[in-house]
Amino acid sequence: MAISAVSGISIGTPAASDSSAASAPGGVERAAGTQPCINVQNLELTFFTGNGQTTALQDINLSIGEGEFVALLGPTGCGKSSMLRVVSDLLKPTAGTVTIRGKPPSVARQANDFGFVFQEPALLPWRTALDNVRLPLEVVGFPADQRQSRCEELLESVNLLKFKDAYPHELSGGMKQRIAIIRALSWRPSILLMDEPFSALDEITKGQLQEDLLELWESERKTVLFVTHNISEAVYLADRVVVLSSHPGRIRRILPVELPRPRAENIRETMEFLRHVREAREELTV
Ligand SMILES: Nc1ncnc2c1ncn2[C@@H]1O[C@H](COP(=O)(O)OP(=O)(O)OP(=O)(O)O)[C@@H](O)[C@H]1O
Repeated sequence: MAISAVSGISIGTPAASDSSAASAPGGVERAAGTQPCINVQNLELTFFTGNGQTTALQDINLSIGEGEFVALLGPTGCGKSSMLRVVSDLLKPTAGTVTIRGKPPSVARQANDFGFVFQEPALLPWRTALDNVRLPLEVVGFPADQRQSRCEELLESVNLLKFKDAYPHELSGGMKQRIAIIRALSWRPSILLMDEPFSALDEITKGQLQEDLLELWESERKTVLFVTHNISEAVYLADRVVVLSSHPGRIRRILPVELPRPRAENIRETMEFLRHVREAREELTV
């Protein structure tokens, strides 16, 4: 299904907190010292179809701090994508509430607060790399005299400025996904929603893009909700990993990732990293 990340244009295809950072099974948590940005309370989502009904999400309670990087980790069909769609106002919950800075998600969507990145970069083939990044700026009415410099700054940040005039068919899969990421950041939305953005890439490219993403996040400090089924990716990127179980999707555990930032590739070889991976894996395989 094509969805609109910016009103009127399709640029992607998807598809009460305490202040503790301690891990707990299924609790409402957010990182200490941060303002709440996304708040999910008692969320339930049921799909009603001709063949019956499927409860995709149940008893979801989660508070995500401003500028926090949270990974949603779980097996296929556990409701990760559905959760992104509820948060971004593309689906209405069957029960419970979702608020963005205290207001309904529709308010944030209308204010273009959400940037989306999906598994497929979905670039427009007739537009150059730069013009693909520029597209949402045109749609949201970003100041015309700043569009070129904003696009060039973003292309430079992922080492693609020299490819600004290339068309998508002239770019590799990793390059296209980099363009999709900076396109989602171009108009400076405050929340970035990412649905398995690297799952179609080879291991080396995936690692490079994860590093790029962390660098961009360090400099732009968006609130990020990142869907993945890759444990190592979740631990490497996130401040907290929300482990979901399936049928229906429930929060099994919220794991704080106590690894220093900025993180670099070699952190994956540390005992601490491996310990986090093991803990997350144990939750997934219970
Ligand atoms: N539009 C829909 N109509 C009916 N059922 C749906 C719809 N969308 C999702 N579902 C069901 O809801 C459940 C959760 O789906 P969802 O796509 O959110 O899971 P996911 O964790 O993102 O899966 P994956 O990792 O495979 O992408 C699944 O059982 C799915 O079949």
